[in-house]
Amino acid sequence: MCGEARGMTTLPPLREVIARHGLSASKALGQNFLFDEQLLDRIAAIPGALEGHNVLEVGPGPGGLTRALLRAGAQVTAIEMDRRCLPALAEVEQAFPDKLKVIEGDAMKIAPASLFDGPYHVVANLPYNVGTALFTGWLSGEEWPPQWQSLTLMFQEEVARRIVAEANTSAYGRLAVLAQWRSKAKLAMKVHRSAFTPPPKVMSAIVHVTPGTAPEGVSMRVLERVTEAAFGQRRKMLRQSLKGLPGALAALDRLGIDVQRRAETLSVTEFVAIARELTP
Ligand SMILES: C[S@@+](CC[C@H](N)C(=O)[O-])C[C@H]1O[C@@H](n2cnc3c(N)ncnc32)[C@H](O)[C@@H]1O
Repeated sequence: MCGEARGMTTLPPLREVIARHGLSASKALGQNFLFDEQLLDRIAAIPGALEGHNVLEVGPGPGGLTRALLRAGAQVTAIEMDRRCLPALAEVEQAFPDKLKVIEGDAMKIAPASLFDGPYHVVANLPYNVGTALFTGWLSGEEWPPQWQSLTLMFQEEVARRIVAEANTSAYGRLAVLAQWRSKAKLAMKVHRSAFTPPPKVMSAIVHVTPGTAPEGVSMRVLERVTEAAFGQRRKMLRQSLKGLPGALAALDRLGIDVQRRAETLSVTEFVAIARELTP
């Protein structure tokens, strides 16, 4: 089906929109645009059926992914800080009446809870630094399960691999533990650098995260302190890296975890067990 048939008017191709609105990609804003509609439809399908679901899109730019989300039937709220993109997004709004709300602003300063009454999915193709900061924020919330139902986020492939990494690999670290201790994180799709305009220097990959069950009796802050200490000196034995954390070595002893092991050999479950021992 021609997606925009859902809307009232037909939208022009994205390249034409970019040219007409003079949207040259801004390096400072980390702009690398996607134009391939089939690829965009595949990305919009990652969260599952979106018909009638709320979606928060961060960084819509000229609206390629936004269109795909709308074609999938989502109710989209999009936050974009580059006001040059707003006229192009207004055209998308017109083509999909009452389906798209665009908010001009910095996603780092807007609490998503203020935008939705109920659950929502997050989909974003963001600059690396902003994406990682928002991602860790969404994963670190006190409320669990969180209000978001899934996160579908584009990262540099190297960062995506760190998020889904397993123990005993060089990519495994704090990000993997944070993403996996009460969520399921998987690599949903690799995206070749040539798919973007302009192409970034490195390959990208999309990570899909859904909330799982939070282990009982574990404080997020304590878990963070344990992983920070352990991976802060990842080449050192736990005896050394955790010695500054009160009670940690005794906790390892109680759990039967050898103090000669290094951080990257501990499974997420073992980190959770240590954090539980140290949670007041
Ligand atoms: C990599 S581009 C992706 C554009 C579009 N989603 C696509 O896939 O073609 C990132 C977009 O995020 C926007 N952006 C960057 N930082 C932002 C922030 N802090 N808040 C909201 N949008 C931001 C940029 O202006 C840009 O439009």
